[in-house]
Amino acid sequence: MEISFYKYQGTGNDFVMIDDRSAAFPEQDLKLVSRICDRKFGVGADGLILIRHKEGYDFEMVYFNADGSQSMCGNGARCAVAFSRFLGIIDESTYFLAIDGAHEARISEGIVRLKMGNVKSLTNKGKDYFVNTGSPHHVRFVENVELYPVVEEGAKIRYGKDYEPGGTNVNFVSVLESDHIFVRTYERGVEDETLSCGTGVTGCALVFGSRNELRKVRIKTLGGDLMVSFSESAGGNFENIFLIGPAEQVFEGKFKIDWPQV
Ligand SMILES: N[C@H](CCC[C@H](N)C(=O)O)C(=O)O
Repeated sequence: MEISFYKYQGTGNDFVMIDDRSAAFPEQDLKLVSRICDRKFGVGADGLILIRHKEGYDFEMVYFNADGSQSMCGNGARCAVAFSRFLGIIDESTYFLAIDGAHEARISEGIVRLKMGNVKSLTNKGKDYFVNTGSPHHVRFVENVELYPVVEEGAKIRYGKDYEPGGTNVNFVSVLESDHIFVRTYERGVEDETLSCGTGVTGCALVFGSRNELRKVRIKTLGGDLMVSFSESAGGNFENIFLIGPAEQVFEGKFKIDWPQV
């Protein structure tokens, strides 16, 4: 049996995208999900996204990390909007469902403006921070993040006692300019550094913006540039959070589903 897929990337975070409005994909088969995301034995991706029908929404995105676990994915959501536009499901604006709830988004000339869920608060973790932007994120400010041992230090925090049993994503941030940060992320469920992490840069932008009375933050990642804008209420709640950046279709293909199990 063959299944058609498209490959998308959002600032280097890459995804296998499947038009699964027929609900034919065996989503319980997490071995299959991991195999498809495997960069040697499969297509290769940070995650896999199914586009499904959902009453009351333009579509539902079902996101899987490369290890088959599920969470909210900001870059993946931006790619899901671009893919849905490509499929003709939407035009320039959309209202869709993800694991953390409903999202609005607009797409124009390949740039997606995604409304993230509201964020209740930031939590201090010693000199670091924790924030949940639809996925859990630990945030540490460091000097010269381009030289930082992201995978080694990220794995320690991700698997640390503090975050048992579910773990967390881990972001390391350096300040480039008064409104511009450089973020590198160790991603839970990929179990490696990714070239960017949408929910991660959103969390970092909220922490940095709140500390510096900003409402718009530019973010450099290894995979490209993103922007986050937001409003902060007196009680420290964050609303009107937008993650803005490109999403690109890079190729299409078919994979055979009757692979021998390794
Ligand atoms: N690895 C994350 C989900 C994907 C996050 C990232 N790819 C993004 O763009 O938000 C987690 O399991 O919490």
